[in-house]
Amino acid sequence: MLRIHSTPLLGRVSTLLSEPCKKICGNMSSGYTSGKKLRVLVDMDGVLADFEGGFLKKYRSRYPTEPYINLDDRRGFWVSSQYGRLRSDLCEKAISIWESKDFFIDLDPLPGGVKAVKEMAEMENTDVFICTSPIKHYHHCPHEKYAWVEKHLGHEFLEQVILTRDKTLITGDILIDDKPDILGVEAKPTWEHILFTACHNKHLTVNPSQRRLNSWSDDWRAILNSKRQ
Ligand SMILES: O=c1ccn([C@@H]2O[C@H](COP(=O)(O)O)[C@@H](O)[C@H]2O)c(=O)[nH]1
Ligand SMILES: [Mg+2]
Repeated sequence: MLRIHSTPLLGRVSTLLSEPCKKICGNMSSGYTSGKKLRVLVDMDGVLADFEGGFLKKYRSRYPTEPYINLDDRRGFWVSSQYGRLRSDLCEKAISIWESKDFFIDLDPLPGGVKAVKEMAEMENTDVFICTSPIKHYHHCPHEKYAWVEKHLGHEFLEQVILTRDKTLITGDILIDDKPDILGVEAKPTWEHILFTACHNKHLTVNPSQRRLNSWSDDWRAILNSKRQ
């Protein structure tokens, strides 16, 4: 294994490395030595990828005679719970949709998200990571989440993907996420949770100290700047 001990050596070694290796070494040198970079964690489903829209389209196509919930009537993060309240067997039918092959890769990007993340990644003193929770039915989801990132953000962005079921363990300054309650083993995560508005959370009255990003047309740059020292 190639060990890199200092930045000057890193510069020389870097000239001998292939492009992907240079990118990795670039991240190592900037991330570990400056300590000043803003670290932004961006969720995927409901923030970059249209999980709710993709779900409804596939659910209605697979179960055309079953009742469904319009996006305007969605309440609560868990789609399966609301379908289960509509009729108990619909919970499993809902789950069958996102457990199917091609569900995650087929999700459309939400307006402005890909452009915003690409711009963020180009900003000085800013590291951006895609922080997303895979479902436990792992046959398709983890693979397709990587494939989605490659398709919409590019191959180099695969370096920035974090798959975790517990986002409280990940350190960062900001987490942009549509889930209202992000809980895990770490009681005091390092990040500030910016609630990304989605059909299921837009009616929620949240704690006044919690900031929202209403869409990618909203001023995400101001939110990032507010966290810079
Ligand atoms: O009813 C539901 C709705 C969504 N999911 C899954 O939860 C995760 C959400 O991931 P985030 O990183 O918080 O966006 C996603 O994998 C959905 O498929 C669910 O299990 N049940
Ligand atoms: Mg989400």
